[in-house]
Order: sequence, then C-alpha cells, then structure tokens
Amino acid sequence: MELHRPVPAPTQARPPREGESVTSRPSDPSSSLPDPDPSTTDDATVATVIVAAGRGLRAGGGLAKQWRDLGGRTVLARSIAAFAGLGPLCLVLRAEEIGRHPEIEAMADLVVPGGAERAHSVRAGLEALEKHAPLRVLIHDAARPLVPRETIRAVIAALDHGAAAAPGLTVTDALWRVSDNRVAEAPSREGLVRAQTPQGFRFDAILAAHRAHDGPPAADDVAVARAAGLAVTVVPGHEDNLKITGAQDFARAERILGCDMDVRTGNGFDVHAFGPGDAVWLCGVEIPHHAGLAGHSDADVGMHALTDAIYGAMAHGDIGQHFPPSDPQWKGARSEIFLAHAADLARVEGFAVTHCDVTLICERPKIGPHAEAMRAELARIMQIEPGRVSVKATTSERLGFAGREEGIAAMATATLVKS
Ligand SMILES: Nc1ccn([C@@H]2O[C@H](COP(=O)(O)OP(=O)(O)OP(=O)(O)O)[C@@H](O)[C@H]2O)c(=O)n1
Ligand SMILES: C[C@](O)(CO)[C@H](O)COP(=O)(O)O
Repeated sequence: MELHRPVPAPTQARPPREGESVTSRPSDPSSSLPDPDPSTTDDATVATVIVAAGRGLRAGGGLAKQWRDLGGRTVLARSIAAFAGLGPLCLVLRAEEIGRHPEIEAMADLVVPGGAERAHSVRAGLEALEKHAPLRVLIHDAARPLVPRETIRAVIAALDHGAAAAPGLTVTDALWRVSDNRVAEAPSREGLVRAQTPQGFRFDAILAAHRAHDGPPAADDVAVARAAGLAVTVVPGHEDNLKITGAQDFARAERILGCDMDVRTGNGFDVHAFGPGDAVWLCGVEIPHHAGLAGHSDADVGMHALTDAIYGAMAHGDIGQHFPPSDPQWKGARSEIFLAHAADLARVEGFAVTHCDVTLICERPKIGPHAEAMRAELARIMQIEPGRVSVKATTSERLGFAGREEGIAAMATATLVKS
C-alpha cells in the first residue's frame, strides 16, 4: 500500500451529546449510528474508493477499459477527477498494474491491490481507508468516468439522513426475458430502477457489512449493505453516468463528452468602391451617405464577407461560385439572398452557425449607431440568435483606399458546429 499525498486528519463519528436521543430501529443497524455532526459533514469527511481492478473483458480491445483513452484522458483519470476536493481517495488496481501509471496513482491518496471479484476489490479499499476513519465513504466504479457532480452531491446529502444511499434510474423501456432469441416473458418494470455508482455509506457500517458478508460475492455494495440490514436510500441517477461495459460504450461516452463535434471556422473578406448614390447597404441596413457602393448586387460588403466566411467553413467555395456576377439575374440583387443561401446550406449539411464576427473598415459612415440593427438583421437572415452575431468597425487611420474614402472593406469569421 502506498501513500501519495497528505490526507485530512482522521474524522471520528462523535458520540451522542448528553441528553441527546439516538433513535434505533432494530431492522436497520445504521440507525444506531449517531446523526452526523453538521460541523463534520463537510466534503473532507467523505472518503472515496474507486475500484479499477477489473479486466474489462466485455469491452475487448486488449487494454483494460479503465486505461483506455476517452476524449484525451484515460477513463480512470476522468473517474478520479470527478471526486476532486473530497476527502481521502483510495484507488484499487490489479496488483500487477501498481506502479505502471505513476501520473494516475498520484491523483490518489492510497493505492491498493484489488481481488478477483469487484466485492474483493471494494473490501481492500475500505480496509485501507480504515486508519483514516472517515465518517462516510463513496464507492465508485472506475468504469463510470462521466459521473456528474450533482449525482455525487445527491448521494452525500442523502447520507445526512441514513446509512446508505445510491443513485438509480427509473426503467422506462418494457422488459423482456428472452430465450433462443424469442421473447419468453415480459416481466413488470414497476418499481425497478437501474443501479449506478457512487454508492455511499457511513464508513463503519459498510466496512462491517463487507467483513460480515459471506456466500457468493455481491454484484454491488448496496447488496452487501442490504444483507447487513442497512436501509438504502435511492437518489436520482443520471443518464450520462453510464458504465462502460461493451465496446460500443466508448462511442456513447464520446458523444456525451461532445468529442464527436465537428467545429469549423471560415473567414471572408470583401471590398466595394464608392460610386454614385446617396446611401450604402451595410450588413442589411441602409445608411444615408454622400455616396453609394458600386457592385453587381446591392454591394453590401459586410454581408458578402460573412457569406463567404460561412461557405469557407464548409469548404463550399465563395459567393461568386454560387451566384456568378456574369448571371444577369443577380444584378442589383439583395445580398440577403446570398447570406440566407449560405446559412440554409449549413443547416442542410447539419451545421449550426454558432458565432460570427464582422468587421467593417471605413472612415465613414460611422457604424456604431447602426451596429445593433445590423446584428439583428444578420441574425434574422441566418435564423440564429442576435447574441451569436457580432458587428464592429474600425478606420484604417486614413491610410490606404479605405482611409482615402475610396471604398469600404469588410472581413468576417464564422464558426459552424455539427454535433
Ligand atoms: N475484480 C474486480 C472486478 C471489477 N472491478 C471494477 O469494478 C468496476 C465495475 O466492474 P465491471 O464493469 O464488471 O468491470 P470489469 O470486471 O473490468 O469488466 P468485465 O466484466 O467486462 O471483465 C470496474 O471499474 C472494475 O474495474 C474491480 O475493481 N475488481
Ligand atoms: C456496481 C454496478 O456498477 C451497479 O450497477 C455494477 O453492478 C457493476 O458492474 P457489473 O457489470 O455488475 O460487474
């Protein structure tokens, strides 16, 4: 057994105060425990055992599932990290694997060898924690790397009122018993829940229960607790808290983590020269000006840059390819048609435009007073929220064609996400 980092000072369950009654239900040995003292029920008094001594045979793939990568971190590192900030954490590994992954072991306070069955591994972890005398303990499968913090908190909170608590998920599908690939029976799902971990206990009660347990090894610690007469409270589990069991569960976990997201960025740039006229169209807003912008369409330079950014993110060419200037039907066209086309194409390909940012480069007209209207108009055309659209402007310090007020330039970026 190795000790890697200092653990909090042992926390003892306090004896009842003078005159304080301790209610006791004969069928529930847990109720003979004193109520937890609020002053000691902070997270530091909750120890954790993470059992990672399995072989992961059902998941296949050679390497045991707890050592495999899941979105850039091992499954085991994710499971340990989920319990950060609580009390001492004991990691249970197969004896021959101890010392092979120092960076993972360093995340734990104690590392101990497990046994042939999960129950043996849990027992080894509990025995190792005894000297730290935690008030409560959480026992968690390394194979459940995506356990949400809210699930952990719900289990800990339930231990304020009882000796044992565990997360469960209501069974929502009908159940079948199958024989020879045929439905032989449809058992009732009434009152059934799917058991998850972490399963939480008053430490002394579960250690005693494991020591007393005989017969075939139990599937989980709730079974051990119940065999010892402990009442177990069920708190809401979470669909994300899947147990990686078969090979297909890695893909499911990656989907939950969002690892399969396709994130694209595109940029666009456009310039239009000033010409005759008394207004310019910029980002869908008409602004009175002493000149117009020259172009085949309405010459909305900002909207063109943004449209090209969206096409660029999808690697679908540019406006010129989709709406050739040589085609007379686009003469004088509203640029709204181009932007709506690019946004529709993105939707058809499964992308959401999650953000875009347009910068107009000109001395005049002043853009600030119109920026909000431009954001609203671009958002309307793309059918996204205005909060995802940014419009800003800069001068070029009177340098170059924009500085000499010969024309207006615009640049844009667009971020597209497919999940
Ligand atoms: N002797 C064992 C068996 C299992 N476990 C742990 O208990 C958890 C739940 O077990 P399971 O999903 O069944 O894991 P494996 O036993 O590794 O999988 P398999 O049955 O497919 O070999 C896992 O984190 C596993 O590492 C353990 O610590 N010691
Ligand atoms: C403890 C457990 O995660 C509860 O659902 C589960 O029983 C352990 O996995 P196994 O496949 O039963 O070994």
